[in-house]
Amino acid sequence: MTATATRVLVLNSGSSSVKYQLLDMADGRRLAVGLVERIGEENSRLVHTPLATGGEKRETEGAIADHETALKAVAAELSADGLGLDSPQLAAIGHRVVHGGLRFTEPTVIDDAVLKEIERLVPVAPLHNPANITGIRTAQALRPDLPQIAVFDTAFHSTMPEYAARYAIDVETADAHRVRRYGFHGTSHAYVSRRTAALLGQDPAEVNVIVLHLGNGASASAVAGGRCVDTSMGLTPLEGLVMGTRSGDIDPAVTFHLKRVAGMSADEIDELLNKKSGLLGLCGDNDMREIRRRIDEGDERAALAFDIYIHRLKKYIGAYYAVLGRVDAVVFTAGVGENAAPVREAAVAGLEELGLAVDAGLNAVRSDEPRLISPEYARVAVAVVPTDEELEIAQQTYALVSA
Ligand SMILES: Nc1ncnc2c1ncn2[C@@H]1O[C@H](COP(=O)(O)OP(=O)(O)O)[C@@H](O)[C@H]1O
Ligand SMILES: CC(=O)OP(=O)(O)O
Ligand SMILES: [Mg+2]
Repeated sequence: MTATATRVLVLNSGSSSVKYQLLDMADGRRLAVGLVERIGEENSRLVHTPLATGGEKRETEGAIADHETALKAVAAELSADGLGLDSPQLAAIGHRVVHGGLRFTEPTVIDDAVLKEIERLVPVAPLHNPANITGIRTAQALRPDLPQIAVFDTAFHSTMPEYAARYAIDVETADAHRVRRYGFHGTSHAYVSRRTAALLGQDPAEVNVIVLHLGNGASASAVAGGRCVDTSMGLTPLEGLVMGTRSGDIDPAVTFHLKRVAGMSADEIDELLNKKSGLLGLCGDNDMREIRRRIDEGDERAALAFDIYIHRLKKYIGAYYAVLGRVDAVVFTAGVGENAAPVREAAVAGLEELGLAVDAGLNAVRSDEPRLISPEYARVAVAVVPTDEELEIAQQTYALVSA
């Protein structure tokens, strides 16, 4: 790293999207931000904003077949503004990696052995680790000289106590196959719980928070004094809340039932639960905006899907309230949590006895800033705190390479 190399590029490769940010860590400035979505479909879209040059947001529509093509398109957009990957000011590239298993609980410099381990974990993050690996390989090919750092979704949850991390199954079988609860979205849960403490004007070590990360994938976590003590995702990002296309919690016997009675294979059941379930399976749409629009038009299937989503969410709020004993804040984040006021209102409705309430006026405000939405009299704060996984990854990446 040269003395002038203070920039970090962050790649957050999801199952069908890539989010990215280029930051200058010397002054914290965001130089470029962007998103490629609907990768693999006909109507992919790249949105790129070159903040450094004050340039306008640029949108490109058209099929982007895979993650490698997407990343090359991102590199070309950055180059067009003189912010290309060939820049000597680039210190490192930080990658979100979803599953780090038991081995990775800290940001890690990626070498062949690390990449091999991330590959070994593909069966327990089938929608995510392959995309992360493509991101790493493509970035390595473009800048083989630069440090590439992996920041793991599972890392923040590694502090979960054993009684929260273990499934109640035979210990030998579980240990032989590393079957346990790992938890995901950890970078977001860490960032948002810390940011919530700041919003309350308190030390993170003093604050107990329930974080509801509601994106396409969704998870809840109970954070006590800055440490995760429980989270809703498990061995894989399938457990827990109802999600865009994932079922979340079900009786495990549903899987053998479908195998024995419906003759489905393990792969077919995997695909059913990960890609054809959740809101999509319940009503045909996985986007909360579309579901709300249908509900407003009187669509009963969309209304039932919404009710199932909220019922599960409310159960986790109650469960984590009990786990924490004392709760200072319940905080909503990610695409649904930050934008869908009806979800926030419904999730907290009826929980007044727990000290939880939402102020309708505050809840209706649209903003990119962290904010309280609970009335002043409420014992527990309810907040909306936009997540910034890319900033958190950039900070952890830069801390490692500049140490
Ligand atoms: N204005 C909005 N109102 C309601 N829901 C929204 C809005 N904007 C985005 N969403 C929801 O957020 C989801 C995407 O969230 P995001 O956190 O970006 O997910 P991911 O990182 O898993 O791709 C969309 O699928 C949609 O359901
Ligand atoms: C782990 C996970 O579910 O991630 P995402 O929400 O990006 O799909
Ligand atoms: Mg996400």
